[in-house]
This record gives sequence, structure tokens and C-alpha cells, in this order.
Amino acid sequence: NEVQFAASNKLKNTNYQNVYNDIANVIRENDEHDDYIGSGPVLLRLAWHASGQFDSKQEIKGGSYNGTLRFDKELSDPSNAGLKYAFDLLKPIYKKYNHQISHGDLFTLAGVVAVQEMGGPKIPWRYGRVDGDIETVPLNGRLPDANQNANYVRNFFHRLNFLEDKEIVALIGAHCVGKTHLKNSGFEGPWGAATNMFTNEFFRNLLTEKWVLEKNEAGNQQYNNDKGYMMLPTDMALVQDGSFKKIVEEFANDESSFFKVFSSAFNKLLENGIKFEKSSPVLYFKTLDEQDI
Ligand code: HEM
Ligand SMILES: CCOC(=O)c1cnc2ccccc2c1N
Repeated sequence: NEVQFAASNKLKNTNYQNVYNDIANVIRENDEHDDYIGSGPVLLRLAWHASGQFDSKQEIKGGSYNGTLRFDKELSDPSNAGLKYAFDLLKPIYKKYNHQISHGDLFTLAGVVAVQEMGGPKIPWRYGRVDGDIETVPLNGRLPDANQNANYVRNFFHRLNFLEDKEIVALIGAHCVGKTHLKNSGFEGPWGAATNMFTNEFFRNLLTEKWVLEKNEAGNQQYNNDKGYMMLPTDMALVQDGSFKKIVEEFANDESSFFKVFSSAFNKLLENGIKFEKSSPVLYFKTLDEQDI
């Protein structure tokens, strides 16, 4: 199974901070999205869905390289409901850099911007993905089902080459931001508690709140507490499995440990299946605040 080689791009390293800043400004300008949660969480989900359909065993491997989430064929996958809004936010930026940045680079960079601008860890990032044509679109249905248990979650992430439980737990910790929307996924909430700050709160909630399994208006089972918080069955799986639970406890007690593992796991997710040249620079970006913008 051939890997795909990242191309060297016309944009020099310094210009990518400009692209970062343009995406960060779009997040600032669209702060009213989703009752003022803002557009950080949905851009983070876009980057994850642009990368998470990777499967090295398939003829069409997927992953972020070909930027295939731009095609309606993939965007219309029921798993991607709600992401067109995020893609539309990025279209003016794609046009501004007219073909100097690929869709795969743009989608993954947007995830880095979202995490960092919401106060999360620095995420190392490399450019060089090249847009593939519609033949490179992976089959729909490769993203995970939220109605499942711990073994399903572990096997799903094994397909993405995440063989360590701590990587899996850290990645799902991205559910510290944003919310579920009945019309998108058939799950709803958290109400009021939905945040746009990237912290270890998701892990603390799992351990400290009293959770009741209830059927929601769409007929799906989800865990609710008395404060309007919610957890998906796959979220709750992280405290139903002994090994996962130990890691939830570690991350709940030590946010820096969560940040460290999330940073490397998220980078790995965004680069699955891509071979970067040795010379391809690993870029770190300053937040708008760090630039006094
Ligand atoms: C077992 C794996 C996972 C499952 C089953 C899952 C499922 C879901 C579902 C059902 C939603 C609600 C979508 C909606 O109704 O709008 C959601 C939202 C979200 N997911 Fe996940 N997810 C998983 C892993 C991840 C990972 C690995 C990340 C990122 C690293 C992530 C980031 C997000 C974010 C940021 C949101 C909020 C989006 C918004 O507020 O619009 N998820 N997820
Ligand atoms: C930190 C407070 O948020 C939560 O506990 C929480 C739990 N599961 C989620 C699942 C999908 C999207 C958002 C989610 C979320 N925001």
C-alpha cells in the first residue's frame, strides 16, 4: 500500500502564520455561531472528519491528503452533517491563497487553529497535502458510531493506527468543546454547559457527575445529568473500561498530561498515511493573543 508523498509548496513557512491568522480571525468574526459557542468546535470537527476516514487496508485510503471532504460526495455522508458550515467559512481563505494551499492542508490547519485559539495545546503541523480528484473520495461510513461500547472504540482507533489507549482517550477529550445537535447526529446537548475553551473538563465531568441513561427525542440513548450536561455512549465507554478509566483519571487530575498526549495524537491523526520529506519543516504557530492581535 503506497503512501502519498507530500509535495513542497509555493507558500514559504512564514506565510503559513498568515493563513493561521486568517482562519483565527474567521473564528473571532463568527463568535455568534451556535448560541455564541462560536465556530472553533465545528472547525475542529471538520479537521478530524477530513482525516478520520483513513483506512490503510482499503484501495482508496482516505485521510487528509487528498482534501476529499470538499466534494459533496463525502460532505453529504450523514456523519458529516453540520460540517458544510465549517467548509463555507474556509472557502474565502482558499480563494485568497489561490491554489497556494491545498484543501487538505487548509482543513487540517483549521483544526490546529481551532485547538490553539480555544486555549488548547500547541499542535505541530506540516504542509504538502495535494488535492486529489473525485476518484480519491473514500466510501462513506468510515467515521465512528456514537452508540457503541469501549471495545468498538478501541478497535475503531486501531484502524487509525492508534494502538495506545492514552492516545484514544486524549483524542476523544476534544469533546470538551462544542455540542451535539439533534438535527446533525440524533444527539442533543450539553445545554448551557457547552464550551469553547479547550480544557480537561470533559474528563472531570465523566468522573464527578451523576449520569442517567435516557432515550432522547430522536430515540437514541444518551447519558444526561441534572445540570443539562450530556455524554454519548462512546464518551461513557471511557469510564466503563478499566484501562480507559485509569487514563481518564490521569487527565482529569493533570491537564498538562492531557495536552501533551492530545498534541501528538492530533498531529498523528492529521498526518495519517502521508510521507513527508525529511526536509519538510514542522511548523508551530503563535496564537493571535501571543501576537498581540
Ligand atoms: C468514538 C469517537 C467519536 C465519536 C463517536 C464522535 C461523535 C460525535 C458526535 C455524534 C458529535 C455531535 C455532532 C453534531 O450533532 O453536531 C460530535 C461532536 C464533536 N466531535 Fe466527536 N466523536 C468522536 C471523536 C472525536 C474526535 C477524535 C474529535 C477531535 C479530535 C472530535 C471532535 C468533536 C467536536 C469538536 C465536536 C463538536 C462539534 C460542534 O460543536 O459542532 N470527536 N462527535
Ligand atoms: C465539557 C462539557 O462538555 C461535555 O461534557 C461534552 C460531552 N460530550 C460531547 C460529545 C460530543 C460533542 C460535545 C460534547 C461535550 N461538550
